[in-house]
Amino acid sequence: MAAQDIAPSIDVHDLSYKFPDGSSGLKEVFLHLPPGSRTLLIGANGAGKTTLLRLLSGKRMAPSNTVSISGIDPFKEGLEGVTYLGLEWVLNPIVRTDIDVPTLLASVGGDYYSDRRDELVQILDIDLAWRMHAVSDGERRRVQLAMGLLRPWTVLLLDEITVDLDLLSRSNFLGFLKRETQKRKCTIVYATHILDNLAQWPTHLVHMSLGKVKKWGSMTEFDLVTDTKDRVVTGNSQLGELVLKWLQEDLDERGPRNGKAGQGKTYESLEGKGGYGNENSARLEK
Ligand SMILES: Nc1ncnc2c1ncn2[C@@H]1O[C@H](COP(=O)(O)OP(=O)(O)OP(=O)(O)O)[C@@H](O)[C@H]1O
Repeated sequence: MAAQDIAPSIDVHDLSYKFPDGSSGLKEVFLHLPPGSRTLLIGANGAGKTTLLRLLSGKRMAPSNTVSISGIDPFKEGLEGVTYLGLEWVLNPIVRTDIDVPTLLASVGGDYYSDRRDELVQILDIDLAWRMHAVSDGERRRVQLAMGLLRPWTVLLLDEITVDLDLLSRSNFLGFLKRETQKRKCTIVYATHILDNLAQWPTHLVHMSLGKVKKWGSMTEFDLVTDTKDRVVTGNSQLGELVLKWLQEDLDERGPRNGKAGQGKTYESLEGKGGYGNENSARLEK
């Protein structure tokens, strides 16, 4: 079967990663996300979600033979169709200049993919008369999402960038993504802290903590049962309760960040090392 006949699968095999400063980013991660899946990446702040998404996208180099998307290493081969939308993309200054929406959309292929452009403009409720220096944060984000999703990607790696969207816009946006996986050959991994009204969206969950994948599997494996039409029979509260339980367990396992038992610094340990309670703070008080 030709590669384009099936959606990409995402495989991670024994992936450990250290940052350039030597600190540990990921430890022994294994994952298999099947073709056409919609995965929610769940974990506390600092759990390693962005680090994993950047490695999957090829933006950071993973060790050989640890990451493959449909059998291809995204860093080595610069895979066509892998779209990573994260914070640095959001911060691109062009979307704050005095520029109009049609010009921006045309700059990313809007005229070529005119059907997708028109659908995204409608779903994200974008006013083509907006000028980007004079829109709200949420309006700007909607235009950015239209830009990022315009080309028909096959793998979408989404690092929570929907925080500025109102509830209805976010719901329409997630509905659009779900339909994409149902009508095209594509696969999504979405890191988010916002679980409102999301129980019907994912096919898989990945739970990360301290750079490790603690659990992963299909919604059914987490007892969040789906019916034959791919809908989760259990409600939003079950997903929210499961994630709250995970985060509390993670916090209990890690211990207090700045306490004696924790791994972090205490105010006492910072004293006399250019930290707190020394001449620097006295200077600030003047
Ligand atoms: N360039 C870097 N060098 C060293 N450590 C880093 C670097 N980038 C991130 N880290 C550390 O790696 C850990 C994981 O960060 P990461 O951004 O992947 O977390 P996250 O799960 O995406 O968190 P959040 O939910 O806050 O976005 C954090 O403890 C962070 O401090």
